[in-house]
Amino acid sequence: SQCPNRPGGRLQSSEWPKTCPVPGQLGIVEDPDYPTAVSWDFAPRCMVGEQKENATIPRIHCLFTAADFRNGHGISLVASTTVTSHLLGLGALEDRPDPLAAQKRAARGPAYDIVDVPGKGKGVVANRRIRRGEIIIVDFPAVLIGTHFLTDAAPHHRRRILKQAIKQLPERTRERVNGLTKREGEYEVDSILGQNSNSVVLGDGEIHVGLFTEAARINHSCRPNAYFRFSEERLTMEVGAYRQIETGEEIVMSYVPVTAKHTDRRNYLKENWGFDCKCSLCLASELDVSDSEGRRRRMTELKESVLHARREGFFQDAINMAGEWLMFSEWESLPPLESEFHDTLSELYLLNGDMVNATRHGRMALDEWVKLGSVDDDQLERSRLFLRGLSLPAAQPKVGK
Ligand SMILES: C[S@@+](CC[C@H](N)C(=O)[O-])C[C@H]1O[C@@H](n2cnc3c(N)ncnc32)[C@H](O)[C@@H]1O
Repeated sequence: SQCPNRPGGRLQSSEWPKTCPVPGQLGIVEDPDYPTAVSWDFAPRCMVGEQKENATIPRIHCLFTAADFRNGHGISLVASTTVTSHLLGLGALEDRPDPLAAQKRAARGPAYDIVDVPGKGKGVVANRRIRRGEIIIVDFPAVLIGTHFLTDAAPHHRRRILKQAIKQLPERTRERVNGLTKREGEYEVDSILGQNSNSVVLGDGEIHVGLFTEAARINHSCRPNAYFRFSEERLTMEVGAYRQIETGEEIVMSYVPVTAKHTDRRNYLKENWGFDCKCSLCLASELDVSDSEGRRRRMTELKESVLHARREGFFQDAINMAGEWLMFSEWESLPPLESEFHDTLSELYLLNGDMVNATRHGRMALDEWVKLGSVDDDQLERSRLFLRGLSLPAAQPKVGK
């Protein structure tokens, strides 16, 4: 038939779900003959979400599991059929070879160990010096859940589907998920997700909750030395170093925007995560905290001023303020990714008609992107195109004020 159930072979986006309409009945569907043109490892289980008054079609959420995702790591998606089709269309579930720099990095083995950290449970600690910009962890989601599903599903349905999502994972990944930190007195599945997930954006801007079992061991700090980037096309999370990290130092990320006020950060962590932050900044003196607050305030102001000056065409002012912003961010130990900073400066110089500096920063950006060896080559390609564009007559700068 046109929509055979679980045909053999690789995952294909084909015309699904257009040619294989998802079932229309309300409630959870557990139908082993549910037609799909995609080869999943279990029959998808679907639920029709609440139909909003102005919506023409109700949202349909399904649980899909692909056990061979990333060499047997496996993934369970609890997402709308639209988002799943979108991911298949991007080829996000297909395997592609890593860039050379990423392969070299993998060959060196992990630069960290997962160990007990006083007062915080487990944590990730560097077992060698990590250089600034280096990618420390490359991780894949064990489970990805659309937030619309979380709001549409009744609590008991939600837990049932999420438990099933974990159960259907390959054994090693399932054990890693079940071994994550959890809190007493909460439903296990809620606790695992609540304590360990990261938000990522998929499809048309919908936030999804992702469980990345390795990165989930990273504790919070208001003075992070690492950050994460997520590639939708590769369904991969990368944790990179903000600055040089010494052997024995804990690798920490911020669970809150770093520019939020100190008290707001602490309240957010208490209310949303349920812990009193014991990071180095929270344990520091009042004077240190207030110095740090001042620098972060200045960084926020300068960033806004750079954007404003750029919009208004005052490119030289934007360049000067970007330099000042860099100085403050270095003082605060929150430097930007070098590649991104050079990209920005290169563009500003181009707008200002300074081709020499535009090319200089463009080259530095490209060098950094190459060194980074990110699994997502899009930015590298954009930098290459940008540099190529600089040498073409069409790249005449717009004249600023
Ligand atoms: C994503 S997990 C991090 C890894 C976790 N420590 C473990 O043992 O697997 C988040 C939990 O770690 C603990 N945690 C993370 N950062 C902390 C901090 N700055 N201060 C105190 N506890 C922290 C809290 O219990 C929090 O709910």
